[in-house]
Amino acid sequence: MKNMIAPSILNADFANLKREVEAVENAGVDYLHLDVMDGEFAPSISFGDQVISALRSHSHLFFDVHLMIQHPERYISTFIAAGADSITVHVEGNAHLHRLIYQVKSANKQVAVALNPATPLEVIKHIIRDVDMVLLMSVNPGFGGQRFIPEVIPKIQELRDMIEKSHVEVNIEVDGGITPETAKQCLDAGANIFVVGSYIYKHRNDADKKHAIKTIRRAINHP
Ligand SMILES: O=C(CO)[C@@H](O)[C@H](O)COP(=O)(O)O
Ligand SMILES: [Fe+2]
Repeated sequence: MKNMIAPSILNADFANLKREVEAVENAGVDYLHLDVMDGEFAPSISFGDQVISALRSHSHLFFDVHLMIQHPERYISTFIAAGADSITVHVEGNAHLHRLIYQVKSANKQVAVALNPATPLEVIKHIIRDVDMVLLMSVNPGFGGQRFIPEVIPKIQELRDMIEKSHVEVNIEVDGGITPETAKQCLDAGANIFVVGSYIYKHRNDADKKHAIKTIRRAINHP
């Protein structure tokens, strides 16, 4: 499966979001990772559908929307209308995960499930054939710039095994604390989509952002 970088705008300059997205799009990435947090499921509030909708008209990137909210079922259609190409819902606290997955699929959008660092893979065993991607959190939800939790590495390997045994094609996205070093470790374990926030957006200068993307790309394309 294709290896991809998905810049997360969580640590971007929110006063210049249009330009911040252009900077990574011009650097040749395919995905844009949009972290929606409600201050309940995750301990901070980020942005919602209006921001995504405003960016949609300025970007051709694949919008990978990561919902860290309570009651995601109430907002699926809102985020699809705002321009999401893929919706990721957390398994934690979702009693009707299967229904939620099919809510997204029935709108012909890609669907993913996310697991926090402490959540075991067991919970997705019976829906692995229904999703396009599994997002493994390598930090606890809430903030950019946190430190990578290395216990996710064996979890990625375990997930890759589960996917292979199920004979399906499912992307593994890893999210949190990604640098060239941790990206390479995750790649070797079986991940193929890499969310990268602060490693790119800690730079204010576009050339430096482009260089950061190039460095990650080199780490994931050269074994
Ligand atoms: O979902 C989240 C945080 O909850 C992530 O998408 C982070 O925003 C990634 O940022 P870095 O850890 O790469 O700075
Ligand atoms: Fe995220």
